[in-house]
Amino acid sequence: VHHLVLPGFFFNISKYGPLVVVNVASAELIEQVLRQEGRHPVRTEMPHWRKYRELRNQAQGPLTEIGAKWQRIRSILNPRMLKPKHVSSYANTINEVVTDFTERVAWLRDTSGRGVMVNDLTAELYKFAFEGICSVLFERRMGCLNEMVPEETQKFIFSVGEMFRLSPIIVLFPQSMWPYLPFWKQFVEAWDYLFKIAEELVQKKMEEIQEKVHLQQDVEGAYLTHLLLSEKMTVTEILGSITELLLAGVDTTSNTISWSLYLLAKDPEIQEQLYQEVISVCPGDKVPASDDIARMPYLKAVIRETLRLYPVVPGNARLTVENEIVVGDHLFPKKTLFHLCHYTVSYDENIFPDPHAFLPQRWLRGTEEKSKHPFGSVPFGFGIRACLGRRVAELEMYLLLSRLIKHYEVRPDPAGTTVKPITRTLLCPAKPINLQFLDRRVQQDEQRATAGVSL
Ligand code: HEM
Repeated sequence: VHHLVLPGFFFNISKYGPLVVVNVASAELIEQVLRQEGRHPVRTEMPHWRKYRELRNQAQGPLTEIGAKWQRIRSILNPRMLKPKHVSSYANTINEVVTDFTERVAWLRDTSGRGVMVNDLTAELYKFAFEGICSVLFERRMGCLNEMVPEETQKFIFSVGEMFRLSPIIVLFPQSMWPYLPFWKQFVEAWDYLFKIAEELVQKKMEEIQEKVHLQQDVEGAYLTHLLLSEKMTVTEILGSITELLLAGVDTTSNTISWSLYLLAKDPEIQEQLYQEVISVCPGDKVPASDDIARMPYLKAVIRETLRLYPVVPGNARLTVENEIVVGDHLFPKKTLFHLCHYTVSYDENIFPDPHAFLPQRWLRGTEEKSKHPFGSVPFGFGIRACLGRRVAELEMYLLLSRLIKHYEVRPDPAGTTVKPITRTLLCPAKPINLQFLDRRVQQDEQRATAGVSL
């Protein structure tokens, strides 16, 4: 939908199946909508996700819940997902997954990339993001980065993909038809599998905790342990939320890292600048920890600029439930669905001069242009309904990107370099991103050897 609106045409109305949508495409108007969002903002109704949960007596999570119930869930889930001191405690867990990914890159190059290429990077990064978020949420490794991915994990990943593939098809039909659609049956099966595995993981964690309590050992853990111990949610509620966190946290992160690497491969100067920052903060074999990341402003700027150019959530919705709202000169009634066209606005040259250029320095402190509107690029949304996983996603992206760039020089695919984005709910690469990964140590050794010969 976001492609329908060009900067300068501030809003228009379009239809998507039974839905009437008001597309909003200027930073000022987006700000206006978001500032009137009330105490319980709603994105869309997500009737198909809600329906599954009603069918199986499962609880809604932060993505699907609405009103006061939504607020209660967020107040329980927020602290351990968004407070910096808690989020930084996940760095070691994520770094272990990063180590495995770096090794997997080496293995992929050697086994299927003639020593340099990694093909379909996004698919590989999907496995990284899946493993990363599971390691935080369930405090368990799933084996996504192993040479042989366990069958259960493979089916789990497949079910997530199926659920997303079927979702936009199902909402095009009226609810009364769903029980008769073959897609609906597949959709329910995919969700059933997701809940089954999530339930097993939660069950195992509860047994572990009970065992430790029995042995009078300290119970330490990350997200799930905390939720279970706090007893603020029932196990059913925890499951409802944790499955949604997992779904929201995989494609988003993996697509963004893919785009970052793609952009860095095309721009050796920016890549070199990033490399210099990483090795000056973390020389030798030092692995970046969260306080090192705090000293890498350029790394953050690279990710920030990537999210401006490729906002994985290219458009975001707001359904006004509680009140009428004013946008521009118009008064819109209750129950109007707004589509906030973030992608379009991110390329507004009045806000971001030379909008198509990859310029991380736009985001460095002290170089901000006065004209930069705060709603020009809001990749994680805004306000109380904004992304719950933002801090964890950033930590994952910072740790992975810094270590990959420290270890490897990335270069474009010699067979062709242009990959365009396409909207598949999220903004995804339209074709596989293949990149060369050159081991910096090997390169440096070779340079030293050549220098030795010439001496
Ligand atoms: C680069 C990575 C990510 C991006 C760009 C992103 C972006 C977004 C955006 C734009 C929204 C809608 C916000 C709004 O309506 O104002 C959102 C919601 C959400 N995100 Fe993320 N996200 C990312 C990663 C994650 C991760 C890793 C998780 C889970 C750990 C996550 C969990 C959620 C949840 C649960 C919501 C719904 C919040 C609610 O409705 O209360 N996201 N995200």
